[in-house]
Amino acid sequence: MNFIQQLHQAESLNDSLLCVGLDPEPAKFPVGWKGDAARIYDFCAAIVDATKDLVNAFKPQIAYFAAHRAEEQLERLIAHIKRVAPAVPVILDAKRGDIGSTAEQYAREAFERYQADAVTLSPFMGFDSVEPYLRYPDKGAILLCRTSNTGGNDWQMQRLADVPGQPRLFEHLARLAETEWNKNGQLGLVVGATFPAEIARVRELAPSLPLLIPGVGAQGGDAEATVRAAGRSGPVIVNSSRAVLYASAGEDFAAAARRVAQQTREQLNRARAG
Ligand SMILES: O=C(O)c1cc(=O)[nH]c(=O)n1[C@@H]1O[C@H](COP(=O)(O)O)[C@@H](O)[C@H]1O
Repeated sequence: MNFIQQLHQAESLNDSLLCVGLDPEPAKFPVGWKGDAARIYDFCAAIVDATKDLVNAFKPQIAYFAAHRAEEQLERLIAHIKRVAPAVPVILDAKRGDIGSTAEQYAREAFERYQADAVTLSPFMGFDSVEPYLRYPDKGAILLCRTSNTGGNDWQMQRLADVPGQPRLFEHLARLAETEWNKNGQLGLVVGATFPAEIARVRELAPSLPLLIPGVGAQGGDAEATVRAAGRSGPVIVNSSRAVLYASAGEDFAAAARRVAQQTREQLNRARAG
């Protein structure tokens, strides 16, 4: 089963558009584990166990593990997800982007070492920096397109004078990802929930692609506007990390995470139905 099929399966099994982002910060762990990087696996596994029937994907952010020398805990965590939630795809958020020979190593890291089902990539270095990931036919490659941060304006909103119609950079990328770059149907796009108008524009240009939409919850993106803008022509993955992970700093953190995940899933489903 490839990444797109996995997404469809998890969305219908769990009736969910919600992806829980796994961005562990030991300083925010519950009392008893606070500040203890050796608990990264335990913390994230508890979140996974509490939300695995509510999500269409999990998205671990590699920096939160690597910063604490916790790559081995990330390997164990992904293996845990595969064991307890085999239908839920894992998107490794690594935002890699480098020349082909180095990209081969990054692809190997994401798909062979960590066994991720998809990876986030920066497309800034062009198609030859993306191509090595596409040699893994069942895996997904999700390209940054219109990111949730304000600095995204610096590049992504600029117009390309040399391209017919002078599209903005993010529009040009969305069109390429839907068409000539998408050799085997493995590509997806990242579009921030903080910019619903651009989500709608990306959906227009890339009707079939999975859209990974971070920015609801802690970044204040509008969950309902996001789902309406993303439409129903392709898969939608709405990520929330901190709002779920740190819903409570007490011993009830996993139950609190479940409550927030449940509320967010329902909010997204209402918007989809409405
Ligand atoms: O690729 C991403 O996941 C991503 C892209 C983007 O434009 N904005 C963005 O916030 N992210 C990631 O999505 C997560 C958002 O976390 P919260 O703001 O805590 O929900 C973080 O892991 C970010 O690195």
